Amino acid sequence: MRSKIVAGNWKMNKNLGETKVLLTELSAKLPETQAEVMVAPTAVNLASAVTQLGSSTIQVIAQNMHFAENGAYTGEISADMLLAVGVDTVIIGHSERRAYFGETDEILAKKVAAALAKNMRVMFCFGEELEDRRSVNHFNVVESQLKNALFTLDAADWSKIILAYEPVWAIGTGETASPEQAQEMHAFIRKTITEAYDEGVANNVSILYGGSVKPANAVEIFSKPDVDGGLIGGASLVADDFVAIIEAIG
Ligand SMILES: O=C[C@H](O)COP(=O)(O)O
Repeated sequence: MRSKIVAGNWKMNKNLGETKVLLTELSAKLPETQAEVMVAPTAVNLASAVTQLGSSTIQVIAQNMHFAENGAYTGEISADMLLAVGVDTVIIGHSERRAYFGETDEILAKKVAAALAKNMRVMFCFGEELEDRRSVNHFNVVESQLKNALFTLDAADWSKIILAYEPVWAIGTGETASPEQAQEMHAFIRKTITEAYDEGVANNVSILYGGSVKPANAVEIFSKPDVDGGLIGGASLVADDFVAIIEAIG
């Protein structure tokens, strides 16, 4: 049975003090929910967030990691370093990493393999750009992103994978995919995984939607049968908004 998940990706926002304030607010207001709740502060604040949250049900996850075990990779962070501060889930493949840091499908496949080798959970992000949606079959783009980074995994590895479909044109733009567009793509993703593996793998993987999810649209998006939650950017930086989105999933 797949989990419902609401995750906040704080991106390069919130310094140490601001992180503490937001976590305090979130902890105080956290509603009862069936969903796993996750937050991804910036890397320098991960250790402090884990310590602050203690035994809270809010999970702290990382925004990125390198594929190498260790070595001369200035500025990078390894899986072991994340695990050492109590972080065992990592976002890989966010469109901002692809666009601004040159992360290709090949690099992402290596990152996914490195995280799984350490028994970490991976929240794998993918999604088409606006030109893809306008000019070519955007379903093919999404299929090839999945295939190139994930379809060499063993079926058993999929218990550690969370998918986050994020149409790039909807990220931070205020423009969101309609609930019907999200459902159509999520159903396509599940069908593609069924064809590559089987129904068991496809039905057990959580597929989150990301891209301008707000309190005002969350209920409708989350009501779709193949949408298992959301990866939230801007709205996760405001405690009341993030809490309202968690409430929307029930
Ligand atoms: O990781 C989160 C996504 O990029 C969505 O960001 P957004 O909610 O600000 O559009």
